[in-house]
Amino acid sequence: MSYGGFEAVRQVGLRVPPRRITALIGPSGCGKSTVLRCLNRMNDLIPGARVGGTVLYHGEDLYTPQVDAIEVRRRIGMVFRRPNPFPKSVYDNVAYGPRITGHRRQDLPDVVEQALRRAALWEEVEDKLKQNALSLSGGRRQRLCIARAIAVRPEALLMDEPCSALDLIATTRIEDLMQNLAADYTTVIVTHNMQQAPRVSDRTAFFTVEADEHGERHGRLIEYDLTTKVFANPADPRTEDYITGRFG
Ligand SMILES: Nc1ncnc2c1ncn2[C@@H]1O[C@H](COP(=O)(O)OP(=O)(O)OP(=O)(O)O)[C@@H](O)[C@H]1O
Repeated sequence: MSYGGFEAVRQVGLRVPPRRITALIGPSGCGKSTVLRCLNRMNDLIPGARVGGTVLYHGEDLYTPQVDAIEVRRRIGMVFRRPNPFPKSVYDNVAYGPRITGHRRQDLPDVVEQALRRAALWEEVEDKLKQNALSLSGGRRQRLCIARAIAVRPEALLMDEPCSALDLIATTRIEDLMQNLAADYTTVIVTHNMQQAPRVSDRTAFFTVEADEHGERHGRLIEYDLTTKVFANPADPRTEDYITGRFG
């Protein structure tokens, strides 16, 4: 995966299990976010970004020309680091996707309510649906972004450090929600938090960043296994150094 001519991350082979949580961990700049964005063609939106290799989804390479990137992003939703609701009402944030994907107007209230319920937010906002989403607390805003993502009925969710801007209580709620959602949505998260990966994920991929013979630094996947294995008995000393805090 490169930006301009710079190969940011190389040699990545991962099989993401359905309806489980997979965590991508590693030091800053190792390419976690880059790899995450490859999985739903979000990198297409970055000028100069280029993906080599293949990303198979239900056996089909997401990067073949006949694949519609917008449909890919509907089926594989994304939640970002900073809760980024639109400067619109709570209702309109969640209704936005269903509206543009052609839901009937009369069905929207129900679709919005179901998505907010699924994101464990309904009870806190049912009397605030007309309020601007930006007036909500950070944790609620992030759950709103999750509701917005699931309102278009995706099959998978990508979350790029979804708790990094949240306090402990809000983080716990999002982690509980993630685990609950994983029953329905295959989930891949990027996390910097060394406790979060073992708390929430089934599998962990550890990346690091290393200089090549020309001194150019590239991210690469070092180890990918069950989270319990990666944290209790890592196969590679670089993984152990990172998770024990000796590096990164
Ligand atoms: N839009 C971009 N344009 C150019 N280079 C980029 C871009 N995004 C990321 N990179 C580079 O790609 C490499 C991997 O970045 P990436 O953000 O994927 O790493 P990361 O592991 O997610 O880091 P962090 O934890 O700091 O977010 C870095 O060298 C970074 O500078």
